Amino acid sequence: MMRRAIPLIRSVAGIGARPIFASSARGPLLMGSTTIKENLGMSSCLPRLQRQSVASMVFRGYSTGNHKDEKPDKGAARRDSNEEHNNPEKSPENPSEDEYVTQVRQKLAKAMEKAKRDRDRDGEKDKGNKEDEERSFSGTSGKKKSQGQDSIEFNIPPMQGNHIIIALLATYLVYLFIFDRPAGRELTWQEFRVSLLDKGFVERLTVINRKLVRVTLKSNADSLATSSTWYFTIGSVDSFERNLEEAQKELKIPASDRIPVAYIDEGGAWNTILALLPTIVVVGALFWLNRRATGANAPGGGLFGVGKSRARLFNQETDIKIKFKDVAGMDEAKEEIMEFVKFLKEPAKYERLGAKIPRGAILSGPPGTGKTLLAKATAGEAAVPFLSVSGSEFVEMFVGIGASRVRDLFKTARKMSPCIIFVDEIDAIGKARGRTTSMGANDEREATLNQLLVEMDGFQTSDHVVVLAGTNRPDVLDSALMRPGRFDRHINIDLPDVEGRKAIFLVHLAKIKTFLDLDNLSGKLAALTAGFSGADIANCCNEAALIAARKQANSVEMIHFEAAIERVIAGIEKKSRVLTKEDQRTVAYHEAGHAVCGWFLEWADPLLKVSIIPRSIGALGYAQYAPADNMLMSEKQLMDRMTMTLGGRVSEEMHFPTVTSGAVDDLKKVTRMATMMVTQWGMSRKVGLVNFDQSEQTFNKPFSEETATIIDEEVRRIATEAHTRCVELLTAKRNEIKLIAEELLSKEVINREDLERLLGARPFADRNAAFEKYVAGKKETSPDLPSPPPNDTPGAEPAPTA
Ligand SMILES: Nc1ncnc2c1ncn2[C@@H]1O[C@H](COP(=O)(O)OP(=O)(O)OP(=O)(O)O)[C@@H](O)[C@H]1O
Repeated sequence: MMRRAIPLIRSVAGIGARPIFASSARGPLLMGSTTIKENLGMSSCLPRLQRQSVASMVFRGYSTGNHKDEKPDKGAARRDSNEEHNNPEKSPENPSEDEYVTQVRQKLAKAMEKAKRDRDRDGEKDKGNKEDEERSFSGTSGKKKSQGQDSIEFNIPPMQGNHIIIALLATYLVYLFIFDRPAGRELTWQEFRVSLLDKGFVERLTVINRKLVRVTLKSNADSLATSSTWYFTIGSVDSFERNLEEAQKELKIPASDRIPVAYIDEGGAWNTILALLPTIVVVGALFWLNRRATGANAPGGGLFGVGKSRARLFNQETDIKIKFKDVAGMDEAKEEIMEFVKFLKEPAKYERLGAKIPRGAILSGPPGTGKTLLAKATAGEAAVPFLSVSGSEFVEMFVGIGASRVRDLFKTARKMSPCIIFVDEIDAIGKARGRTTSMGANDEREATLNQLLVEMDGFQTSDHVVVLAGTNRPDVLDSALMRPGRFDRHINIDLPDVEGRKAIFLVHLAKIKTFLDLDNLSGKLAALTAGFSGADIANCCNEAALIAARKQANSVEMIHFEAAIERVIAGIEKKSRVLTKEDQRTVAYHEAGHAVCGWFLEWADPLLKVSIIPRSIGALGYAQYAPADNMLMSEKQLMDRMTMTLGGRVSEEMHFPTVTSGAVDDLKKVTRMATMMVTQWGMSRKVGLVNFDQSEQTFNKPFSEETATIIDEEVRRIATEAHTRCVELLTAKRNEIKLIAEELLSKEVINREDLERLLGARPFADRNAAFEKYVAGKKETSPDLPSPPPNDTPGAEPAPTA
């Protein structure tokens, strides 16, 4: 073979033009770690030496120092070297250069000796340990590494759960930092070329896993070189093949003698496992956490307890003292819900006859009407546990948590059976699916709703769990919730009428200290609080007691209740807000305008009080009416109400050179009423008998552009008509306005008696039976019987329509 035939010195000379020191300088090739630095230092202090000769000396030095089968010429070289070392003053022909070379040789010899000693010591150690592999791992810093390895102790504690994950991660890191190194010593490409390839030492190359090349040397290679396994890293197989090809061309190696290259994959299965290890660890960790979160034995509701239901448990023995007698009014609702109570008390009575009890009921109605109270009273009557949860507590950022909480809630309820679950504000999760327009945000809500539907289907009537749900928006609920077998019953709880309010007042007045006749008091208060919910009434009674206490009263009087009602309606008085004289006059004339309209318009609500004391809700003055609990509003009533609402603005127009922004709320009300008349109640002949439902937020209007224009015109027409009527009325009653306004400026608040004194008796009957009975102190009159209108007031004329 051509390579073998190349003498050592020639092969070194053959690379004379190549920067071998440059390559040596980047990394020690065939030397132990201690020799590296010495050689590096040496290279820099040998500027005048032929590089190839130094290289040859390095190789020669190694070869003589380590090979047992020394060749005669190499042995001679070592003897020379030793001789030179022992006789430094032996002078060559060119003393300075020779001396220099001698020094270098001495240094070299020392380095080689040291390297030999290191190697021998390593070898003995390794033999003792029977761990040949480890010696190879140590590479150029073998000594340090083998020392380090001696001291490594793996103290593995008993593993469980997260310990296993930590151990797997640690294993992987160890693999990355230690075991992902092949056995042997590493070279650079240049080092490989200069020291092995160019010298013809290379027998064959093995590309391992497409990133490492293991070098197999010929038997004739330098003994130092053959004493270890060499490898170098490649960027890519292509560039390696290209470089090798070029190098062999340069070395003029014929095609038939080219170095064979083999390609293998080593440690396939193990490598694959290790490569997949991070993924396995992460997936495993997630799986483990998930099991903890959702598993049957999940502690505390799973991961951080997020999947646990937040329902509050009220126990009948401790918390639920509420009975049906505490829930005033709503007799029909109580009757309907009584069926659930009877079932929970005596289920056998129903089951014996094959009757299935309804699974649940939806209680709908405005806020504060007593839905929760009714549900609690049901639990109190049936003497069963009551689990109360709000629909919004199911809604979370992450999909699945809500569903998990629903599951948990029903699981708990079944354990406590018989029991009542009450889901307040069920519209938070029960909205019709696909109805809202927000993208992606519905997944969690829908998943929760689906789970609720599944749970309600899933439990048997024998579970004796009843689900009650409260909502203010039954119209937006998913129809699947309302079908028989789920929420079978729909119980509507409306704002209480006057009798309902009276009953609720009686319930709450029972806790208040007052010497007034409760029946009369509750009736009077009920008449004054049209539109109040049960919660408002409870608040009003409490406020009255607070006001009485503040005023150091012994018992709560009517005056305290009136103040409390005013406070609930308009907020607290803001005496600190001082108006200028001019502003006060404007407010007084504005309110006087409303008052006169309310007094002289037939269909207007009874006027109770007028005030120009600023209130915390932002009003600078207000007029209080006592509207009847009307189920229906006639066109005439609507027109009179709009006329009365515009009374303030018209009075400003009449008495001041300019109008103010004080009518903003009035204008809003008028616009809303007029729009409802046109688009909802079919009270515009031009638009016709149509109803455009705009209750839901939709992007598209349910009418054409042309209809929109007509609607705008009609709304404006109605508002203008109301304004015209108001101007006519107030122009005729200019003096009355002045009387009221001046009284207001002097007293700040005037009541119904003051109004009667200033304006005379109201020319129309108050169309509020309860008001007449309890407040006005008159005999009950039928609201259906209108009194004959006097001819001199515009309010007497029928309201004009389109
Ligand atoms: N019919 C009633 N009889 C007695 N008190 C009532 C009645 N309705 C409401 N209340 C009072 O109002 C309070 C609030 O009522 P509740 O919470 O039941 O209203 P809700 O309809 O559930 O309100 P929301 O829709 O805002 O949840 C009750 O605690 C009670 O004091």
